[in-house]
Amino acid sequence: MKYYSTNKQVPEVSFEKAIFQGLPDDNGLYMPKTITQLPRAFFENIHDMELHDIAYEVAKCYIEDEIPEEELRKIVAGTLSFDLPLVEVEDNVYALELYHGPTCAFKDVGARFLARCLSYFSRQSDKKATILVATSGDTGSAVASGFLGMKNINVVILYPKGKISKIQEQQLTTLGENITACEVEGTFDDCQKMVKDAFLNLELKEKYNLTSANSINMARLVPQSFYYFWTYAMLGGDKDLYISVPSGNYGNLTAGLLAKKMGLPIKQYIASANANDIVPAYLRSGNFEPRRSVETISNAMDVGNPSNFYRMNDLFGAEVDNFRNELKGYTYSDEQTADTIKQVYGDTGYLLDPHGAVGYLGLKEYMKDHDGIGVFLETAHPAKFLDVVEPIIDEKVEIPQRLQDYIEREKVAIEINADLGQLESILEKL
Ligand SMILES: Cc1ncc(COP(=O)(O)O)c(C=O)c1O
Ligand SMILES: N[C@@H](CCOP(=O)(O)O)C(=O)O
Repeated sequence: MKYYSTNKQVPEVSFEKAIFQGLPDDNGLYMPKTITQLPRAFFENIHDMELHDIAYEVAKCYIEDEIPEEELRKIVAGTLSFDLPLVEVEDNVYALELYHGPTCAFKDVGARFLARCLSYFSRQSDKKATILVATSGDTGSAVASGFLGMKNINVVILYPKGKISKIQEQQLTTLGENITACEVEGTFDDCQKMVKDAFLNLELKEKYNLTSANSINMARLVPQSFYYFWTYAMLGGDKDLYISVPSGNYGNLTAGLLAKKMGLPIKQYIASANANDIVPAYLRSGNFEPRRSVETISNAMDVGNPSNFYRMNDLFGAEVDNFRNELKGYTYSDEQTADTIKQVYGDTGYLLDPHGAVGYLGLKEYMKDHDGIGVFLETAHPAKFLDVVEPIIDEKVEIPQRLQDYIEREKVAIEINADLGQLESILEKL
């Protein structure tokens, strides 16, 4: 499969090149040249298929013969070594729980798939690479866990100081080995800009052999689209299916939209946002206006300049009316998010995390006027946000052992300003 840049100023590249390059040199984002339509028989049989077989068929459309079948099946099986359960919260309202992986957030699937693909392609090489990643909380921990101890790979994580939860911070600052955490004076957008600036500095990119593990990288989006096929396999059929995606950088939603383009019969996608509502605001006004992010209780979605907007632009065509035909978008305050966590817990016993709560709200809003089956993505375990969730429900939240393990460890992070020069001096010392 060939990949083009959304800015169309650089040549098309293979899947391998696209995932090693991360960001194309013209500051666009890679997109598959053709989006393969899966045959009707696939969708007829999907309800009887195993998750690994579905995921393999989907991944093959993006990778084609660059990875042989046996190896790709191993990559998929190694990635998806935990469940993606669908839990009925209310009649016709389901949570797709994406937090059963090692770091308790949906990013585990993307990070593990990327790590395995990079490792497959570099198995014959001794060349060192540096994974540079910006995080508002969850990508960083998933990437740290997915790449920990990998030969010839250094991981450098940039996170906004004081703007992620305590457990998230422990998850990305306590592993040591080949993982370096940088606590940046600024917002997630400052961190993401530093990553992009580093990639656009060709000397720096070459010298440290930089690769991205953010959703900039196509090998993050391909596995995230498995979620949507899996949902359809379990729930799709006669009734219309709606999926609400709590969104920040819009990688997860873009993966869903790609799945729909491949033929997946999802009736409606809903972009559910916190106060950083750049895309819902675009749907309302027709103007895409990135702005400085504000802090919310769904901190991992505090993104003011969502990078995947340009991929959605390419999928829909740049007209806002095309977006409006494909996507609904809603935005919620912290107060609404907190009230929802409390109310749903009280009424059903189901504990939402703040991001899932935003997704739930968007789904319920859409379903006021639409009959069918609704799914919201539960993107992180509520225990990752103890300081937010416990006071809302006025109860202790049980912490899974794999999160508990991080709590006692010592934090090691390098404090820096949002300055490329300071980042370069860290890269130099690795
Ligand atoms: C828990 C959680 N929910 C939702 C999101 C938003 O996902 P995306 O950036 O793909 O829109 C993130 C961060 O990416 C997250 O960590
Ligand atoms: N919410 C993310 C922000 C980065 O998003 P990505 O999907 O582009 O990696 C986080 O938790 O770090």
